[in-house]
Amino acid sequence: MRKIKVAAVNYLNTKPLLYGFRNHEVSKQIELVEAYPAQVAEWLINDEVDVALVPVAVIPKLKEHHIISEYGIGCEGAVASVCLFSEVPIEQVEKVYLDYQSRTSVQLAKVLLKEYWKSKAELIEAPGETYRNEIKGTTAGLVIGDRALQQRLKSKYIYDLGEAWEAYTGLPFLFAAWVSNKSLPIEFIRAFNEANAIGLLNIDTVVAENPYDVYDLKTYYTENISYTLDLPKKQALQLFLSKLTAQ
Ligand SMILES: C=C(O[C@@H]1C=C(C(=O)O)C=C[C@H]1O)C(=O)O
Repeated sequence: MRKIKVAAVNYLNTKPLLYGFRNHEVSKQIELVEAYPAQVAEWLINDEVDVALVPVAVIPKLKEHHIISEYGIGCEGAVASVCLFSEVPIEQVEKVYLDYQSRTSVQLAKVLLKEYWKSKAELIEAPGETYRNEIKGTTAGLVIGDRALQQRLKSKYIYDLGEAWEAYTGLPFLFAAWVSNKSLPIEFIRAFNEANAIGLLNIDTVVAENPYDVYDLKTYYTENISYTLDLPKKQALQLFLSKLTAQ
């Protein structure tokens, strides 16, 4: 049988989900590729992979989609790695660069800037990594992933989008889910979920395997990122997607 192509996000936050794949039988059935979220989304939309940990904002762009896992990348309050960074308070921000690596957080930032912060700032799609040098004066930037954990050490003001979404809606949030663009065998889905769960039961080992002095990964994996795709996160997903179509 041909291998099932799986794409995952290559940030530190996916390490607990991927940890279990190494020693699990399911690894023999898959070919794993990794990239930043916007690239991963592109692959799933173009059918270059069968399953991907995709930004949920692209779900409406898929001709067919199946959420195949009870795990994903979410948060219940502060997420730490999806933030608007600036040198001035948000009321004074005039321009916001949006991270080219993101699909979900870009849309989340648009929703929150408009509805929660009532900001009239100009929004600019960042063309590449150098935009982070432009985060100064009245220009802010949305940064996600490991780069956001680094940016936390540089910027004076940090507006955490997980925290703002919770303050605005009272709900957790779901950034990414494991989605397939075709039906897959039920035994594969069972094994895939089993593999995802292993790292979550071994967080201390995952932390020990990934030395990182920028941010405390134990806190990140246990207090910031929330990996279960539970009912409140599904409700949050529905609300978020309905806001995108209304925009
Ligand atoms: C919490 C995060 O969630 C990520 C944010 C995504 C996005 O904005 O499109 C996509 C995948 C997630 O890995 C993060 O990477 O910091």
